[in-house]
Amino acid sequence: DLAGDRQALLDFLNNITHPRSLAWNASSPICATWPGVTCDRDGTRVTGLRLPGASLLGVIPPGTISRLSELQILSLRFNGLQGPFPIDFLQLKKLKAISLSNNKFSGPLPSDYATWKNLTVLDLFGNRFDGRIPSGFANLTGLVSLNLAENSLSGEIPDLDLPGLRRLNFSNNNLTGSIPKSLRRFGNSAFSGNNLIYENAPPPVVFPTEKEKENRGIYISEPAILGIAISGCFVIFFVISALIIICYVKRQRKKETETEKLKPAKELASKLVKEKNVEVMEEKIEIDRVMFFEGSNLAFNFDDLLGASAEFLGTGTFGMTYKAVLGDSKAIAVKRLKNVVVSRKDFKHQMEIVGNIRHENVAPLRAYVCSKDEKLMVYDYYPKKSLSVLLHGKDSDKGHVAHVPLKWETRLRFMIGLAKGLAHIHTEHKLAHGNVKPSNVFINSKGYGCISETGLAVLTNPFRRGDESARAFKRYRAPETIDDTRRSTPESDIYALGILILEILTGRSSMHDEEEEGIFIELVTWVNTVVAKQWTGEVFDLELVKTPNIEAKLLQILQLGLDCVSKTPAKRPKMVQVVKTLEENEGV
Ligand SMILES: Nc1ncnc2c1ncn2[C@@H]1O[C@H](COP(=O)(O)OP(=O)(O)OP(=O)(O)O)[C@@H](O)[C@H]1O
Repeated sequence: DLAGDRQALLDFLNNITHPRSLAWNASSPICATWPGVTCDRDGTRVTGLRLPGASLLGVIPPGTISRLSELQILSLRFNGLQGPFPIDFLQLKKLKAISLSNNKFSGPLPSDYATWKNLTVLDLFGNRFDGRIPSGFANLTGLVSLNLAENSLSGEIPDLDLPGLRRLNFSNNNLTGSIPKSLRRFGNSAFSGNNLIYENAPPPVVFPTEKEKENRGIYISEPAILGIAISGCFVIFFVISALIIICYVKRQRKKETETEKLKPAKELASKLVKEKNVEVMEEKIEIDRVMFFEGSNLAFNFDDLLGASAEFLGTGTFGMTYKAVLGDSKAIAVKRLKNVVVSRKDFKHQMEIVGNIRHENVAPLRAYVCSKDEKLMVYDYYPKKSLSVLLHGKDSDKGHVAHVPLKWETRLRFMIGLAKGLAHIHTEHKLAHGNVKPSNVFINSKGYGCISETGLAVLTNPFRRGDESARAFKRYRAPETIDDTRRSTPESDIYALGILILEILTGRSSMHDEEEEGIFIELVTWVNTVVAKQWTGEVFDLELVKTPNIEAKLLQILQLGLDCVSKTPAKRPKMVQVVKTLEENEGV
């Protein structure tokens, strides 16, 4: 019962080192007032214990938390907990999600998990666990997310047939052998930083569509090229002897094209302009279907773009993004759009509008392609990564990556830059952004936020497929635009900015269900609950609380964030007001 749960929690607290007070007052009701403790609807049992970053140190006292027999969510991430895996947690039969990530637990993992029938999330990222990955994980049939990255696990990976598993990260361990068939669907990045043998080398990233592949020949990986070349040699040996003269002529021609390819990209570009007599305008040039905007300093043609070997950065709401380096130009990010729902004419029209936006807080669109089969957009590549990576350590398709907590100044500059960029597109270009979210915010050369992907929302319909990224995207959408990306307004951008402000202040992701806690808790709901319970100080990221003289600033910006996420659009502040409030807090 609840009294038993209360005693279990007190026994836990009294037997663990915690330099920071947890404010669990023995005489107050635990469900309503104890930070980190949540109960079932009737308030009769404890169902959630979330103590992330609570400065808990040492070994978890056995037989304490394990007495919370109705516990569903247990999060102890970002503490200084150590010792072996708390084996008595396996008695918690109702557990849905457990995160022990970013602690110092060590030793082998238990072998039998048969009691965790309801478990959907197991996150042991960033500990010192060693030994093998137990094959007993196969018993976790409800598992959706499994993160064992950044440990010292060794040996071969067991075959884990878990059809419901959607996220997996085994990277940065000492694993050996090959990736079992059952887990290959997660891609090689889920296993990077080990000593594994990749049986099937990853297919290289190529831009051509299926149709173009047929026409052009497929872009093939190096080992495959070698294999084909060797077998091809035998055939060619016979063919050559018969067709030597034709071959000679062909080879001469090929040589010519190859020398041409080696010429600097810019020279090639001007040659193309001259030869093909393509359109040269005052502001932009078109080189073989690639439209460049003013000041892009780039020059390549469609074939260069399609043939470039590229690094896959991730799949988003509107398509896939690649990093490519072409000729002597600097790195670019190429976005390949899917589900474009507007005509080519309208697409081009929108590109012309977006491509002419030049503001230090808006990532410039450098070029685009609008062919029948391809809609590509070219941006500068931002090597410092997005706010999503820097704040949450979340990298599109790579999952969790190591990150250091951002300093207050950096966070504030992210917010100021972002708000200024949005204010610019709202007022000067009469555009709504429509897709404000952490993975679209980068740092500009002055260290301020800078928003990418302006104006894409009106071109595509991400809800056509109802895929995962589209669902994630909904969490940044104002209630009035939830079902249609094309109805975005400046007010809905302000709502999304509000969510980002709350994420930046709390250090929590708007989608902290999947990664950490197994059930969906909206950030806004969570912040409101904590604020309503009068423990406002608890919402802030621990990293921020350390900053001297910051409390008043944090409270003012928290209020700003909450105003931005008001359900009624008219009640949200105007973007200029947001910029003003944020800037007032800089350098004081
Ligand atoms: N110009 C860029 N420079 C560096 N990284 C980029 C750039 N553009 C996108 N990325 C990164 O590439 C990954 C995939 O981006 P993409 O925009 O396709 O998806 P997303 O941002 O997750 O979702 P959405 O499509 O809704 O914007 C993300 O991690 C994103 O931060």
